[in-house]
Amino acid sequence: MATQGLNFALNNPSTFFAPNKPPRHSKFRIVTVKCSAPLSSEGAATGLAERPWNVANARLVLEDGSIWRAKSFGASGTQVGEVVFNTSLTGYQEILTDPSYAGQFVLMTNPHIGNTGVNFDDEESRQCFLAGLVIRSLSIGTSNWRCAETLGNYLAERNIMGIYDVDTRAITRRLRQDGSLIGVLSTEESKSDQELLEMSRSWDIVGIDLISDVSCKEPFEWVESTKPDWDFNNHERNSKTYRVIAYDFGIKHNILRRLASYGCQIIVVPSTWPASETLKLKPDGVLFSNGPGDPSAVPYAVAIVKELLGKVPVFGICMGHQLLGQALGGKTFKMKFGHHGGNHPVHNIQNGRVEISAQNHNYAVDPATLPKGVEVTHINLNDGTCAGLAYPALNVMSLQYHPEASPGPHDSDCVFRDFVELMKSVKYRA
Ligand SMILES: NC(=O)CC[C@H](N)C(=O)O
Repeated sequence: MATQGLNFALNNPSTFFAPNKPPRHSKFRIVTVKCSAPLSSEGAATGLAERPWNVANARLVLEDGSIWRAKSFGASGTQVGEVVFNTSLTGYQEILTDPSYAGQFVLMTNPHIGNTGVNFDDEESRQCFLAGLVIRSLSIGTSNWRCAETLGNYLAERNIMGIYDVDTRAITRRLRQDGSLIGVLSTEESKSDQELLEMSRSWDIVGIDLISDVSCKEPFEWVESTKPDWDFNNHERNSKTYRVIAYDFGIKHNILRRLASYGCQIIVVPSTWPASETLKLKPDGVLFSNGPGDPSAVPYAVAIVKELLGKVPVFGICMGHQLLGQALGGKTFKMKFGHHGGNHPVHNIQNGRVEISAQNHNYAVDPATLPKGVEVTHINLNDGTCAGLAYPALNVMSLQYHPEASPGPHDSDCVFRDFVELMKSVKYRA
């Protein structure tokens, strides 16, 4: 199909975006972000309208020189980040709390955001790590039985900037055409457009270790599984328990909940946890999680993965998949604008089925660089990029996308069962 051809050309390693830019600072840095006075929370839980709120002007200045005027909500200040667009229709709270978005502004292509507020159950991590939220229209009220707070208050309390009343369609088209762009979001009138432009051109997300800012600092045990009311996949679970060590490169809680639902006993460890310490814990399997930023910027994580290869069954998700790709000898590359959304078709080569998946990544493994024996098990049907790997000789499996996706889709959830089966086959191998 024509669109597939276009997407393939756009995200293919040989055509990836490599603009001619001046050298940048190589440090991830929040410039200044101040929390604006929290909006009134009265009425949030009852779904009453919140307007009129304090409206402040904001500017999003992109590194290509374009300036987008908007209204501010959440925190005020000045913040730099990479702008990515997400095509999911639902799940903005899970997106806001996905640590893989650290250093990025998420622009939602769904024009109407905030109508269900936020709740206590849908958090994917302990805080919001993203740089900010860009939306077309902020809902004037909230209406959901689980709503505990408005989106505006939630962002303000977490010191995260948001803007609305901006042409998100036009920005998305620009990103599709030119590739991901760095931008600076500011509510500070005292800063000139030129200053903000220079700020955007002197920062880059490539080559920075963003994982160490989001990973836990100490190991901990995880026991919570998916609540029975929400568990859509109630097929027979394994009666045996398998011990999984989960490397936290920015892990989403739903990965842990799904593993727990499949009967795993889980210990979460920091990104720098030595492989030798992991082996001392006698795991049946190791999970390498999702996480923010450039997989080439974290050689220490690749070294840990490498050390564990062949010693224990391993499963990588997103960043974990990319680190596995590198540890196996392959290379990763930056895509033009990546995949962010809940509607990506993936060809599961192992069973011939097409799975609709949630995705969030800007990098991919280049299959041409992988050694013999490594199998590409899944392919993104939009652009032909590698979406999953296996190396049976070393008990390795990985996915570039999110089988744990909440709110979904759930087509790939059974991969957790596959991981359990892999651990079982190794443990009870004659
Ligand atoms: N969700 C993730 O783990 C993202 C992986 C990596 N940061 C990327 O953008 O490709």
